[in-house]
Amino acid sequence: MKLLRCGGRLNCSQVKETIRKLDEPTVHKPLRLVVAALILREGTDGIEVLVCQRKPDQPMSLKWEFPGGKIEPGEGAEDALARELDEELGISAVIGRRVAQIRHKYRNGGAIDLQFFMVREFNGALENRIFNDIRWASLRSLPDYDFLAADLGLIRDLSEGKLL
Ligand SMILES: Nc1nc2c([nH]c(=O)n2[C@@H]2O[C@H](COP(=O)(O)OP(=O)(O)OP(=O)(O)O)[C@@H](O)[C@H]2O)c(=O)[nH]1
Repeated sequence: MKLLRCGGRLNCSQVKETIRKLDEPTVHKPLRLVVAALILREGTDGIEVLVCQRKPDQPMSLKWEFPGGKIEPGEGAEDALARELDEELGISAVIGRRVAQIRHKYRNGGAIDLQFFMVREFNGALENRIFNDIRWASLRSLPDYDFLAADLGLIRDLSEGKLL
């Protein structure tokens, strides 16, 4: 019995290639637009920034990150960040200038576009509403925290005094 005839416009090697490609699952995850804040204050050891630890039951559990989250459809970056800071920390923040933008692809295939803004002023008392822990960290001490992979370049620049 003939299973495959190599006629028409495709030759046998092209047919094999076509079949192999169809077998592979191709998952296209949309690019996630994320905003995060560098909330700054003057500490005893120079400038300090607020760092937040993810909960044990979250993906990438116990990693450190900066407060923030995804931009919702139709929302501006600054508005999204002000909303997230209110939800996560109970503060009304004055969103300052954008200091960095990073594109990162996580190993699970998800890609994020991450924008970081400075926050030097806010109203309200800081309250940890969703994190495992929050801390004021001096810029020099940032490499001691186990940060999310997408943040590592920024952490290096901040700790070396290159960004602020
Ligand atoms: N807020 C924040 N998110 C970050 C940082 N670095 C980084 O890779 N991210 C990623 O950006 C996404 C932020 O989304 P989110 O805060 O709304 O939601 P989430 O952690 O519950 O994740 P999920 O909704 O994708 O499961 C997460 O996937 C998070 O891992 C960071 O410094 N701050």
